[in-house]
Amino acid sequence: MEQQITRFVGKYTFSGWFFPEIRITDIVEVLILTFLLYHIMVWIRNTKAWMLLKGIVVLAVFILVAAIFKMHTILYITKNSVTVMATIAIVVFQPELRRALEKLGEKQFLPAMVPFEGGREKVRFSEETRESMIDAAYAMGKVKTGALIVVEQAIRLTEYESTGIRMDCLVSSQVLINIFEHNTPLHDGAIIVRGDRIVSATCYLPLSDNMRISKSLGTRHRAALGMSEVSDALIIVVSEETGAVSVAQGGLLSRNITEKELREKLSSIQDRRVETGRLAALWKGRRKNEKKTDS
Ligand SMILES: Nc1ncnc2c1ncn2[C@@H]1O[C@H](COP(=O)(O)OP(=O)(O)OP(=O)(O)O)[C@@H](O)[C@H]1O
Repeated sequence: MEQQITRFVGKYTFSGWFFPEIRITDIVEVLILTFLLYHIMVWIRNTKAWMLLKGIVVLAVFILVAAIFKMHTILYITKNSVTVMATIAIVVFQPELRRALEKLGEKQFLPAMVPFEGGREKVRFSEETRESMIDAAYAMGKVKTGALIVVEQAIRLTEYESTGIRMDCLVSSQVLINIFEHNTPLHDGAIIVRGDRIVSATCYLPLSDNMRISKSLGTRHRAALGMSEVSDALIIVVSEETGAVSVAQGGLLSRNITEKELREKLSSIQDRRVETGRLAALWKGRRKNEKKTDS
């Protein structure tokens, strides 16, 4: 009896357990994996990959049943079609994968470590430009004129610029209001603002396929959100239907914001030096203040 108790204690108490040595790199590794896993799950949730995941689960259950009942032909086919399935998934999800990689590149890891931008102007756009965009957005909102203004940041939007009509014009509220005036040649699509200048109008932006976006929102808002998903740009949307001013940034849409909130958002991207600290800000979770997409 005594021996049995000793054996039991030896088997089920700490003396029998093996604790590997935990190094600091192990903790860092766990943190990195948690971060990556979380972002992959968010990405899956917000894209068509969610459907793919559901499909994979159904398929896995089917294969499991086949394995339990030893259905050799089904198992043989499954085994031999894994590579083909993976290739098909990559082809089907090419746009999503591309966007995910673009987002990764957008994180500005290098500039955070190397001050490449030393010789460039410290301010992205002037206060006049910022105030002109604010004045124009609310003036257009008042008379329910739809507008889509893309404010470029670190990522060059050349690809989207070329879908529109090239311009080279200083930003002013009068020009902005004039561009989006109904039934004028430049009113359709988006304008791109680089620094203090409008570089292109009537641009076509990529539409977001975020499933959680409110159904009451149309393509103008979807385009703003889509653009914010593939770049670091800040996009101002004025609704033609309600006159509400919204902002899309980093895949999030803040709807019906006030003039003060818009000023804060534009001010936060005005200083180029903030870019280098953005990575740190990301970790600090500053972005949690931004409203969720379908609020
Ligand atoms: N992919 C796109 N890129 C740029 N602009 C777009 C895009 N899709 C739609 N638009 C703009 O949005 C306009 C249509 O807006 P729609 O009414 O569908 O959107 P909405 O989000 O409901 O906005 P609103 O509240 O202003 O009606 C188009 O006339 C065009 O100017």
